[in-house]
Amino acid sequence: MADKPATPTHRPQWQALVQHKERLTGTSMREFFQQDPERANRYLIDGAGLTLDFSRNRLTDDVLTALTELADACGLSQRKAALFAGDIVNITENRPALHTALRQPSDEDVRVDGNNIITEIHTTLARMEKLVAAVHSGKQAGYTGKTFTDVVSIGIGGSFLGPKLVVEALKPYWQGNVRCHFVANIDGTNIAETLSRLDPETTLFLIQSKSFRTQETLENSLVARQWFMAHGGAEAAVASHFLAVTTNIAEATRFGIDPGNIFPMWDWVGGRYSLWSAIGLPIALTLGMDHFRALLNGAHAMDCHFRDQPAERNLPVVMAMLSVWYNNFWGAESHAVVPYDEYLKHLPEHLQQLDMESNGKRVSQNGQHVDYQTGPILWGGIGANGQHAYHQLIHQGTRLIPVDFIIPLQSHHAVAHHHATLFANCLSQARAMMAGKTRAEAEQEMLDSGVDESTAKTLATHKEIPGNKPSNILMMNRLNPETLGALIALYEHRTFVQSVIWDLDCFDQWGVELGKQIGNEILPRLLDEEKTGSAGDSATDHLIRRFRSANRP
Ligand SMILES: O=P(O)(O)OC[C@H]1O[C@H](O)[C@H](O)[C@@H](O)[C@@H]1O
Repeated sequence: MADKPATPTHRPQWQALVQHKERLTGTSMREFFQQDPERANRYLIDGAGLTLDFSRNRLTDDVLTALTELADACGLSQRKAALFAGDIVNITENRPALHTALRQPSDEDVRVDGNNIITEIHTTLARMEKLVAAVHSGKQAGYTGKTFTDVVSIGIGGSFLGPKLVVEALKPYWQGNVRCHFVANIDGTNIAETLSRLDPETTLFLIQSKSFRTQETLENSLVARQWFMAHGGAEAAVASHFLAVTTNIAEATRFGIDPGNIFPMWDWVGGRYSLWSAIGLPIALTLGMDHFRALLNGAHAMDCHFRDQPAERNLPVVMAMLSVWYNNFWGAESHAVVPYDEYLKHLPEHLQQLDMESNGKRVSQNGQHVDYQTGPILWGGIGANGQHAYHQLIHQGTRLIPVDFIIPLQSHHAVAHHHATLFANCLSQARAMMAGKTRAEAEQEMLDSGVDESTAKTLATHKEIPGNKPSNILMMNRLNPETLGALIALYEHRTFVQSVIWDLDCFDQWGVELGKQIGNEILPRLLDEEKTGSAGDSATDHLIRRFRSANRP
């Protein structure tokens, strides 16, 4: 029997893609469109309320087939089934990763250690619903009887980015009079600025921490409690103004949270996949529970699409495979996400954590160092703003940067012509990246506008745009709770599929821990002049001395 290939690069399917890349080098997407009038229709997938146009890629049917064959050979079907079934997919922490269960209907059955977790999930949703109704109606009020008007969500990383994205993205769906503020950073400016605008009598605090051990969150929570008490809130009132979402009930109780005010989290949900759990309380409190449930439904629709559709018609699979194609076969080092929607301005930040924390790994599942690139750098920002900044590098720089454009077909505003103009800008960028401008075209344009021949020749090299730059366009009719849920779930599954090809555990994050550990060793040296001994190296020691002398009274 032949040995199992040790790494993905040794698989024949990988080698076939190396050949495909060689064959496609020198061809252009312009030619693909000229040769195949049906290309735009064929490279279009609908699913869960989203549409992906992936026609502007260095892609042929043969390459698409070869990519799906690679996914198949890497065991995508089996890994997908294991994910949904609650098998141990986070191998270094010996846990399942069941964010998909958080959005399943109440009649489903998903077992962890023999217990059907769907029951717990829906009991928690019902508790959230009760809280939201009580806060909105004023039944649950502040210590002086005034209705809550503000929620301060204190959390960082996965306990912050997802909820913040959704709250801001769904502003047209806000219900009730509760406004949510997010405090994440240990930079005191974050909490000081937030609290300075608030009234303790009408402010509810949510401490969001899966572990209840995260330094930034705990220190900010202490400041919030001190501020609350210094501004009139009695110790006894802390119970009605502070809620927590955590797996660590003992620590939350020790902090002073009333056990009745603690909402559960589970260790089978990764932080960056947790907005669908009670970590989503800022969303539910700002948008109302119906909209929160609609968000879950949208994500569930994407889960079903991902679970059931064949690879070449599967949105997350196709997007993941295109990413692998550019990352591993064309040398792309980064990937840009550019939403043409002001409401989605926080999407790139959320996806950065999702993708880079998940696939920023260098050993395979069995602990071998990999001999191929893994997760690319994910970055981005809203269009059209980026067009006047970094798009230049995408158009004419030396690097290959695949782009995901995201745009709703309809807007929520009625500002005349703006949405059409925005859409035109998005399409123009995708077309300019794909088609570019040849040197001859650049020259002719200048000659037509009266520039003399010699100047036109000289400038043509500068004005030539290479084109053949890949992009996807993801669309939805309107950005609403369902389509946003589907969009976020799409990127979660895209991240997972990439990890399957790269043979990574995408659910742990050991690298993050080292910085935390060293930070805890440095802090006492900054605070205590008496603390002698090196922090480890002369450069760190030198800056510790500088900080101390700058902060001496
Ligand atoms: O929710 P917490 O336990 O406070 O963790 C907050 C964050 O901490 C770390 O930075 C992890 O890398 C993140 O994945 C996590 O979301």
